[in-house]
Amino acid sequence: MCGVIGVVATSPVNQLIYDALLLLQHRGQDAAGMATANGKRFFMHKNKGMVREVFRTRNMRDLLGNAGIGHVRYPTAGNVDSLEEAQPFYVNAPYGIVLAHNGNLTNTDDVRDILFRLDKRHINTGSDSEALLNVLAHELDHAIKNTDDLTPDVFFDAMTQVNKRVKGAYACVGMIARRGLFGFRDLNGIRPLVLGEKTDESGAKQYMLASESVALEGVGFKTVRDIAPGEAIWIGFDGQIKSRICVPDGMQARLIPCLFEYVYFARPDSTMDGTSVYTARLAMGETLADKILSEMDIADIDVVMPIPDTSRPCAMQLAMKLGLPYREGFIKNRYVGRTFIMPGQETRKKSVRQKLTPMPSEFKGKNVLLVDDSIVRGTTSQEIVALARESGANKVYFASAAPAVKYPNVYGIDMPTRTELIAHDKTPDQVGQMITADKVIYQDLEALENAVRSVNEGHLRQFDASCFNGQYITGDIDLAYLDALECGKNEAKAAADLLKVGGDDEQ
Ligand SMILES: O=P(O)(O)OC[C@H]1O[C@H](OP(=O)(O)OP(=O)(O)O)[C@H](O)[C@@H]1O
Ligand SMILES: NC(=O)CC[C@H](N)C(=O)O
Ligand SMILES: [Mg+2]
Repeated sequence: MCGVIGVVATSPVNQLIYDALLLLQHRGQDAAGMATANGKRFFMHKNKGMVREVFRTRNMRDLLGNAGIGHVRYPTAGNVDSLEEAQPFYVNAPYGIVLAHNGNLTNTDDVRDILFRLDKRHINTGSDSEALLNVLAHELDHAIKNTDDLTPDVFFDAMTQVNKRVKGAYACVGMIARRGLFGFRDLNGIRPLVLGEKTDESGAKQYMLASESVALEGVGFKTVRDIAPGEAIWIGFDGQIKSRICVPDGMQARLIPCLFEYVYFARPDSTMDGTSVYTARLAMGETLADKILSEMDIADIDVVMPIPDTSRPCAMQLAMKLGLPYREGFIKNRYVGRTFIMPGQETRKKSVRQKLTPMPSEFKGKNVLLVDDSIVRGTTSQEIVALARESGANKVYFASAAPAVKYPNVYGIDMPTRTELIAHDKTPDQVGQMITADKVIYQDLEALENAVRSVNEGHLRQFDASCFNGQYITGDIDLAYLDALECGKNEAKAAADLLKVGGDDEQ
């Protein structure tokens, strides 16, 4: 997952974007970038690393202007370790456009092919986001052919064509030189995008777009609304704000957001598509407690423990519902980031132990129920169960707020090849054996969906739950696609292994 920010303000935006990106750091730890606009020019800086490492004072000084976009990257396409694929991306025509993308296109190969053969555009990176930007540039070029200038309506016409040509997940922000800032969300609204505003001292409105509401509110903006599926929004540098749902003929826009955002990705203090992530996680704890009650005798559990960070609200509510003591058995090292989104299995494995340290007094002789939000590769759960046992636990039960992850995610989460997903061909008991737990209990998909729906009755109906049920809502993913994807990933891994000089990490 990545995080995006876009802002049109009445004073310099570099520090504002930096602060907002820090609030989105949990969505991407591999690279960060910012592009600002000042009069006639864009200024851009991007690099590998976290926000604090990428932007030094000297870089910040060069990012001039009252409008800009920002990005934190968690790669899903192209080379994970490439600086060239850090975002934003830039094209110089028409006008000059910069773009930052959260999500993943599912027809990138076709898009590239058409871009080259018909549009005569070459993409020199493996990035789906750069391909998306070039489709937009081409369609914009086409749309302005018969007009004098770029108006919001011309931009929206181009966006309708973009929505026809690209498939998959995309929540984007961008700027067109000397004209304005824009944002758009794919026809299913798989990835989030929210609009905020703030009035300056003189009464002038300033606007901000962000992946999550926490990034707006954390820098003093007020959340206005979510961008709708298929909607494109235009915030002109002249202060004009306009939007349109850009649905091509024969297609439809409907809200089907990614369920995993609520399980793991988003920060708990964000509200996405009208639904508080924190409240959704509490509700997940309630329904998971019901599942535990139906599967085991809770008299056999002495204590409930979260696996910090993400599972905390869920575990807390679960313990309350079961009337069991809630204890912090693992202390999190605050200087280690999220392990799931780190590249390389060796790094992830090592980082789990660096990140979480057991408190032996909480484990000795006890039957513990460990609660995590999800088990994906099983990296965390395997290490955690071992740590619990090393610390003297008697029995170790493991509950997951998400159902078993059995299928790859193709919409912006690097959920890997099927064979790397610990549950892809296993029953919960077999997963239990793999992670050496006495029992593993997974939430049912229906219960998870109902838990998220219960937060804002009637608002969210359907979810992208493809990693749990294998149903890909864009309708273009079949077994052959997944096989080809895995083949590509394996080849990329083999190439990266070959390039390694004495390193021990997979990329
Ligand atoms: O089965 P796995 O492949 O290990 O993936 C699942 C784990 O990874 C995530 O934690 P992470 O450390 O990324 O972040 P957190 O601190 O937000 O929980 C998630 O919360 C699970 O704990
Ligand atoms: N996780 C994401 O949103 C990734 C964005 C884009 N597909 C990339 O690889 O850079
Ligand atoms: Mg975790």
